[in-house]
Amino acid sequence: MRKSLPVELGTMTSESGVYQVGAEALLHGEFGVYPSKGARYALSLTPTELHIQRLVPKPEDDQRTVVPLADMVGCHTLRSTTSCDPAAYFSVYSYPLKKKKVGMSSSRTRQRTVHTFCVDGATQYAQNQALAEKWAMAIKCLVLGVPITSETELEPSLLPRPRRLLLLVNPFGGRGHALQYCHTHILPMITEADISYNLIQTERQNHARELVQAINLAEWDGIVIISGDGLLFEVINGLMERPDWEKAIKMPVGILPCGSGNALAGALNFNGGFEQAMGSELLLNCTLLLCRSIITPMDLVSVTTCSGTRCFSFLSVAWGFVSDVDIESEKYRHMGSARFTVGTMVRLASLRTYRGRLSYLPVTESHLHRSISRSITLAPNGSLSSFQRSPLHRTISDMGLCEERNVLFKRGSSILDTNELPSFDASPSPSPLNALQSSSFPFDSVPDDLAPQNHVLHGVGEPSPVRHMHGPPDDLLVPLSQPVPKNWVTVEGDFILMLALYQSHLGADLFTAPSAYFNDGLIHLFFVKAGITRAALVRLFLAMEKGTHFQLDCPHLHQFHVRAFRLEPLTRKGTLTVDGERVEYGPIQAQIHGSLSNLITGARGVRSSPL
Ligand SMILES: Nc1ncnc2c1ncn2[C@@H]1O[C@H](COP(=O)(O)OP(=O)(O)OP(=O)(O)O)[C@@H](O)[C@H]1O
Repeated sequence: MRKSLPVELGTMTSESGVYQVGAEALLHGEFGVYPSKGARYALSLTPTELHIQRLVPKPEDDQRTVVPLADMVGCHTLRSTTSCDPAAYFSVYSYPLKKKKVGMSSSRTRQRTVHTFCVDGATQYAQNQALAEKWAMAIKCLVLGVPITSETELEPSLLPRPRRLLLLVNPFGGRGHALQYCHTHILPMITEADISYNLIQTERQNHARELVQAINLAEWDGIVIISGDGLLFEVINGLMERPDWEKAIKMPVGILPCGSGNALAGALNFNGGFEQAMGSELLLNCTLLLCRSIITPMDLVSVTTCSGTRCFSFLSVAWGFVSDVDIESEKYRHMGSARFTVGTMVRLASLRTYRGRLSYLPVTESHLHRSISRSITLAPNGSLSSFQRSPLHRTISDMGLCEERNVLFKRGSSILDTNELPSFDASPSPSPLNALQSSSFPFDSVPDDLAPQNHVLHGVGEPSPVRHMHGPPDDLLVPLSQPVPKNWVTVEGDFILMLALYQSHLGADLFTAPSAYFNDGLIHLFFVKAGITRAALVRLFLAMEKGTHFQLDCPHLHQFHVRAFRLEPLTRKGTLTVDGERVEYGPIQAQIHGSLSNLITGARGVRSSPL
């Protein structure tokens, strides 16, 4: 029986800080590095870190480099191109957060870092290669959450086969940089994580919806959206339109944020334990999470509009201020996430009230407790099992669709040095809203530019295709033509906004429902009643960035945990959105379906605060 190797307690420098260590070492060894300058290093791998201590020419006093597992995406073994070199090599790929100077100020960015070690203790290449493989396997197991101890026999069978992901890129999402980010950020990282992929550019609205209706589910371990929340809405609804929807909707879905709102990415980032982030930092955090194979069940909400059209929503239903800003700010799309700040200011300048009747089914105390325990106990179960499927036989190109498969970044044949990722603008959303001060003002009436919508919007000039939506029955709802059940609560009056949210974030920097969790079984229903001042509304949205808006004790803001709701707008004109997409205006109702789908979260996460 092998003994556990203790790592000495001491101070170590990591790429992002100083650590005290004292954990069990899984592996220990002494290696050279590449490129070689004669230096030798002692390596210790613990369940959470790789410790690197220089030995020769001289140990650096009490200073070791620590690469946290949380920053690693993978490890590859390499062979020298010089045939007489018996050494084997392994490269550890990590993306630590580093400070970066931008003009006078500094920002944080993840920087690709490669540590390449030379295994040269034996005279035969085969022996050196076996040791390099052992290290690579241990690191991959840790990254993928495969449990190992210092006594585990490290064999290839420990690792699941590489995942196969279908990547759907909307080249026009957000500021239109999604393809560029694929090439500079996403594909290099997922290649290092041994994920194989097919990448398809969406060519029009609803293209993604049609694609996922036609795919062979057995060929994929997950569908990942490289765009904003709107494209994921299409994918989820495309899966629900399949005759085999019950199986299809269990296909893990993921998102790499290249849109403008990026609400789900904000929730994933928060769940992953990262600080609130935007732009490239958010994208790299989410890609890092994608490299881990943890999935978590996710609730979906079935939404029925006045024509009887049913769709499935993973994020929100909005009416009033929020949906107005979302739709009206489309014209500022080139600004990225700043479009919402500008849209908010414009809408604040002529704030509207909407008359309506909001009814909801409150969550009972017992259901609330069930929801909390379910969300905590189910989250860790999303493990590797769903990624262990039969091999792919066919690629998307066989289906006559455009494909770019691993052609952009071919790695593994050469030894790589530390590189820095090219940076791109982080689309900060400054808050010029601070400048607005007002205590009272007259509300504008609803203008004519918001014409009533009589159909679900499918895009300008595009005929509405006939769709057949499946899904579980809405057992909590009665038809819109009938009054709501007696155990529902109804509020009638003038509203500034109504928002039904089921994720923690409404945008990457809008921490609107801090207690929400992917499968908490709850709709977090918010509304703001008329009478609130502009200044108070501004304060609410500013506080929302940190999730402290409830601490303001605003008497106009109300929140309830519900399982179903119905909204009957009594104002003739207005905008309703589902997951940020405009839907027909009129009475609308919805109910939650707990854990209906699966989301690639990459982290087990814990609820940040009690409900
Ligand atoms: N090639 C394309 N051309 C035009 N529209 C497209 C194309 N591909 C997808 N779309 C549509 O673009 C819409 C917006 O995309 P998406 O929501 O992903 O980005 P976004 O609106 O910038 O981000 P967010 O939803 O986070 O604000 C979606 O409804 C999708 O159907």
